[in-house]
Amino acid sequence: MSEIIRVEHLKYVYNPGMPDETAALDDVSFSIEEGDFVGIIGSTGSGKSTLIGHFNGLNRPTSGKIIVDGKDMWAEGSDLRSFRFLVGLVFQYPEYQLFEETCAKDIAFGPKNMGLDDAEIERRVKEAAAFTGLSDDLLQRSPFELSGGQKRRVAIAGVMAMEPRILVLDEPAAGLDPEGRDTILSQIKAYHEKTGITVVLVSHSMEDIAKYANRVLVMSHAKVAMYDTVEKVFARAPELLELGLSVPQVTQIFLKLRQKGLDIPIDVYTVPYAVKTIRRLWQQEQGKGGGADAS
Ligand SMILES: Nc1ncnc2c1ncn2[C@@H]1O[C@H](COP(=O)(O)OP(=O)(O)OP(=O)(O)O)[C@@H](O)[C@H]1O
Repeated sequence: MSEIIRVEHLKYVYNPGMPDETAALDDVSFSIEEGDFVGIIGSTGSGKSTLIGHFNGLNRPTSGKIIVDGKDMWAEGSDLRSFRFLVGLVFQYPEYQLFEETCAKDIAFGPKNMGLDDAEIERRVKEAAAFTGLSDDLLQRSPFELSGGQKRRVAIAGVMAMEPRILVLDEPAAGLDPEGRDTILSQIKAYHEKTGITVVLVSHSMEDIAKYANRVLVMSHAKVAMYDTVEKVFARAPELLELGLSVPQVTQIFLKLRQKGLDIPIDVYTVPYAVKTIRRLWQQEQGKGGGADAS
């Protein structure tokens, strides 16, 4: 795998020199490998949205560097437009930006702007609609007639249709009911698996990140607090709780049992993994005392 994004000593200050000056990012450095699915989590105001706004040049660093696909985004003579095609950014509540008379036209808007021919635009609209589960009938309807979840999927399809090498999503499931959340996040996961493109997903939910991402970046007070595989980050569950992040219930139960003196791992974040772990521990225990089958 090769590196697709590198962030070097990134600092970003809102309203510099004003009484309400805020350092939203302070000496942030990390890199993302091409093909990774990175979840970004952190408490409110920790700098997540400000950070991802740097990936396609929406925010310009106060200092530090953003290197995408080996190119320094803000180097002299750099072509910002090329970075905007390379990195597809889905904002929070992207459905507010829908404006065309049909969903198909809305999805085609980005590819059209890229100067692609009609056949290629049509192919991309169809493919993006398939990734987001939008039927042909729905494509011909006005986005304003759709449900919240459907509108959200149209907006995401519009970014997918630009075929970015990196798809960045800011809370794509925010405000949706549990079924809508699962639909959208599973579709993003399937898209990642099918295309192999890099996905960066900001979420408030540790549960979602554990389920969909393979690496986790934890932000706290404008800095990177942790950046590692899902397993390694969950193994630091007590620190996550100290940072004010809610970890999955199953992790909390294991944590409590460990605090009570049981020698058990805490890198447990899914129910199937927890069941497997309990079964293994049970079998070990039975083995000590003569052995019985726990299944
Ligand atoms: N346009 C702005 N002007 C001034 N300060 C801002 C602006 N946008 C964000 N901030 C401040 O910068 C800091 C980081 O904000 P940011 O939105 O990046 O955090 P976040 O982790 O994405 O938060 P949330 O989870 O609430 O979306 C916060 O202190 C916030 O108040």
